[in-house]
Amino acid sequence: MTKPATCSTQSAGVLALPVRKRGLEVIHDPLLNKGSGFPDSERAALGLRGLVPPRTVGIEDQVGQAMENVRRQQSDLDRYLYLENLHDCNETLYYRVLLSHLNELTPIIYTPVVGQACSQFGHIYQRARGMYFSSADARHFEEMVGNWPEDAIEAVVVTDGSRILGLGDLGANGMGIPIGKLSLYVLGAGLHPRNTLPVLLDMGTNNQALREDPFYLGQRIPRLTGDAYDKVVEAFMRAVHARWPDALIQFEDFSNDQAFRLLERYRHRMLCFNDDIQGTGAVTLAGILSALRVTGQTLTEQRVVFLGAGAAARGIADTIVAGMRAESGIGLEAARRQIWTLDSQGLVTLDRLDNLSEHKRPFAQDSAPLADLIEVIRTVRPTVLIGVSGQPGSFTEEAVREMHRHCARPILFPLSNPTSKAECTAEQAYTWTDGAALFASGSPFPPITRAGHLLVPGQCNNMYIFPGVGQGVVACQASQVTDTMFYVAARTLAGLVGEDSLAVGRLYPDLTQIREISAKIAVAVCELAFAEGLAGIARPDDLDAFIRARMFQPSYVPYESA
Ligand SMILES: NC(=O)C1=CN([C@@H]2O[C@H](COP(=O)(O)OP(=O)(O)OC[C@H]3O[C@@H](n4cnc5c(N)ncnc54)[C@H](OP(=O)(O)O)[C@@H]3O)[C@@H](O)[C@H]2O)C=CC1
Ligand SMILES: CC(=O)C(=O)O
Ligand SMILES: [Mg+2]
Repeated sequence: MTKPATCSTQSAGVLALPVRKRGLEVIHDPLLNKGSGFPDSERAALGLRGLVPPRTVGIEDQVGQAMENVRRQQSDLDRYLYLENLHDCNETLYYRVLLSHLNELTPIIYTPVVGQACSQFGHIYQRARGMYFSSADARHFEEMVGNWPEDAIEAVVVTDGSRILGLGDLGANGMGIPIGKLSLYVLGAGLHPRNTLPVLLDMGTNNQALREDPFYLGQRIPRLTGDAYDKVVEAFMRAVHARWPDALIQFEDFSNDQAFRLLERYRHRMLCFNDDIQGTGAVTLAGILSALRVTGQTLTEQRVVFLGAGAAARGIADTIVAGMRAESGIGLEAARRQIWTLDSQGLVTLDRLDNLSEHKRPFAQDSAPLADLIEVIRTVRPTVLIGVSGQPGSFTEEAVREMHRHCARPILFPLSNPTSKAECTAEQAYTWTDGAALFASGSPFPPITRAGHLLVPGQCNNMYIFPGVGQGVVACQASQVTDTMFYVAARTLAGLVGEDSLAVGRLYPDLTQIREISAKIAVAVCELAFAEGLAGIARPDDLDAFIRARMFQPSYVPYESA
């Protein structure tokens, strides 16, 4: 088993990494490979002479060459494939390329293009990455975790593929999501790529077309349910926890019939959280707080309507309620009455209580049944409209104009991913409100100029939150991830939105700030963990320096023969 790499000797102020591998073994290890970038000394020491082209190329030139290739591709899916191939060949260069072109490339490795990649996962599959825990193997999980070569896993992102973005049940094709999320952990918060593990839990799929697809790579069985499902999850959680007891486990894109239950079952037993519930709650509160700086209103004054009443809606609603209570001392029930949720059956009301899932109940309103969004907007007169329904185009012109009739600066957040599932586009929101909308979306939209005025849509996506929270909890070896940590992360993110950003309507910092944002969130999360006695280490004197020192930098470290 490979020990975590540590640097030993010092040369010209930079620590050298002892490497035992030789020749092609080095080149074929994506964590060691430098492509054309091995200096002469390493070619000699590691038996690389003749195995790579003669000239040594510096990493910035390698980035330039990679970008030429990225931009030359004919489609975004081809760009995704090129980048994933680079990921599999040379991780340092992959992260260097991404970090230096965040705005251009994040939409490729993450939403929206990762959605296309998942839809076609079996068709575009080239090389194994991460681990697959199939229900058929459940009795082997304990030994299977031993197949993974790294001892120092810090973050596991796991999906069962049951609700991939707004694309529904994609079964084992969902693996693209943990891979993308962990790339963001490395990019955003500097986790070392070696310490990350993407996981697909294969419970079958109810997607008939996939089960019939000749290239589908998962089990061709209907999804497990009930006890059978729970037993497999339990076996997985135990196996991971036994092998990597300090690792953070992030639940991602589980359908809501599983998501809430699993979070409650494991959140006090292991270091884990659900990104779609908790991460999304935090990032959305941060965006609303930014919007309120523009309108000059308080959070407690807001009337919030959600289209969608699932995992994301509940996470956001709870976080808004926490924000209202902290701001004004308003009671729990009174705060909840400021929030209206619609599901596929219309407004969630007390009349429907007998047939409502547990997660919808606290937000059931004492109201006459209202079947559609327009009716709800007319009745409630919301100041904030959030789309987490996966229903494209459901923020219609009529709905948005109706909202704007009684709200000068409507806060409009169509958050469903990927772009093809957004409830409306940025251009529609700005056009239908004459540029007055305070807009953010789950997937990115390009800037727009209206009447000579630049409007930059912000991206309300949990990618601004989970890397920092994750880095924070693993850095201080927290015993659990709490809702308060996400609340603090939201406040920290909101505090990093500059006036210059708000001046162009951008409610989130530019993505190029992601490392700074994640470092600040990680520090804030650690501070909380220390204050609440949840940290497993003594508090470092300089917490900020401690976090920054942990952050992986995508530069080639010198190697020496071990
Ligand atoms: N921007 C971000 O950071 C994030 C975005 N998301 C996005 O949010 C979306 C939802 O995710 P999640 O909450 O986990 O999914 P869920 O499946 O848990 O929830 C979806 C909700 O939408 C409702 N819905 C479906 N059709 C309609 C309709 N025609 N009218 C009104 N409501 C409808 C469903 O109703 P019913 O309950 O009746 O089935 C359900 O309540 C996805 O597209 C996802 O990509 C999610 C997390 C983070
Ligand atoms: C962003 C995200 O987590 C989702 O769309 O599910
Ligand atoms: Mg998600």
